[in-house]
Amino acid sequence: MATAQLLDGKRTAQIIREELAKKIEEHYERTMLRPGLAVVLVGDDPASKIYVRNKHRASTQVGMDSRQIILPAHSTTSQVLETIEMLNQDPSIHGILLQLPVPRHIDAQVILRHLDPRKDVDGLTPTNMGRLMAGQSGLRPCTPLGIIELLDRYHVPLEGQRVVVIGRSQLVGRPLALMFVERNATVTIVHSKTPNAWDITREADIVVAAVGHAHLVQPNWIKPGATVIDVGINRTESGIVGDVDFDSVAAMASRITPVPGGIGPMTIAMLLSNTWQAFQETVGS
Ligand SMILES: Nc1nc2c(c(=O)[nH]1)N[C@@H](CN(C=O)c1ccc(C(=O)N[C@@H](CCC(=O)O)C(=O)O)cc1)CN2
Repeated sequence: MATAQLLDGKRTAQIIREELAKKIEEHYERTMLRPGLAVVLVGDDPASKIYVRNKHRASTQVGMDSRQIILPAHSTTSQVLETIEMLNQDPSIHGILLQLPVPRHIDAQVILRHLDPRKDVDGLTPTNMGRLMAGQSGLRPCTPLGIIELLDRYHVPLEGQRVVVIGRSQLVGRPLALMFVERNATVTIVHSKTPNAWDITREADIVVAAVGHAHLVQPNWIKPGATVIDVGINRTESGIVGDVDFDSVAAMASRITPVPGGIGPMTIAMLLSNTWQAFQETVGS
């Protein structure tokens, strides 16, 4: 049985990180300046702690100055806002990220409204979301950006392609749909209230699953030869699995991303790339 080409996010992310490290070193030799990234974590969610540690390691490895700010779970929205305000004013910090999710009593939207859009390396402030909606340039959310970058690096055509995005989250589904539209694809979003979503995904040239439901996408959801992107990270007894039933869908698809080693590493690579962009826009190239 034919099997799909693997779109290797881990390898691609490594290449992007090496490219960035070179640019940062050259810039540093000329200016003695380095991009500074601050990651704010509120509370002690175990997965978030790992992601924040990985972001710290990745940003340090490419030559950025990395700051981790860990606030206790009982912090109030105003206490988190004070931290964001301090980072907004700090000229050595070019990128700020609020690790999500935050504890329930904290209003992430209020915090994002106060984050300087020039330092919003997650692309989640209303200003950067509005720019995306209006088709203007700006910092884009890391996971959707990583998906588009991975498809580009594998020369997967987007223009005129029918794309179905499964999931409508602020972090992935909604911005990703707009980013595919920017690239002249024809886009549909399906979600938990869509009846018979598989009838719609089966029409697509590219299917992106971003719902957080282990093995939701089965071969009968996929047109033979489609490209399948799996954003899901679901922790099960047998380890981390995606939203796509990998083995059976790989037999139908022409290209597929693995979990782990697909979109996750691309998310971190795009955070570094956005920080580099924010740095250049502030200090010049
Ligand atoms: N402020 C943000 N919060 C969150 C984001 C985000 O983009 N911005 N995304 C996710 C978590 N996330 C980054 O923050 C993230 C998740 C997973 C990975 C990753 O590399 N995963 C590995 C496997 C992970 C494991 O072994 O635990 C993989 O897929 O290969 C990177 C980043 C929610 N919060």
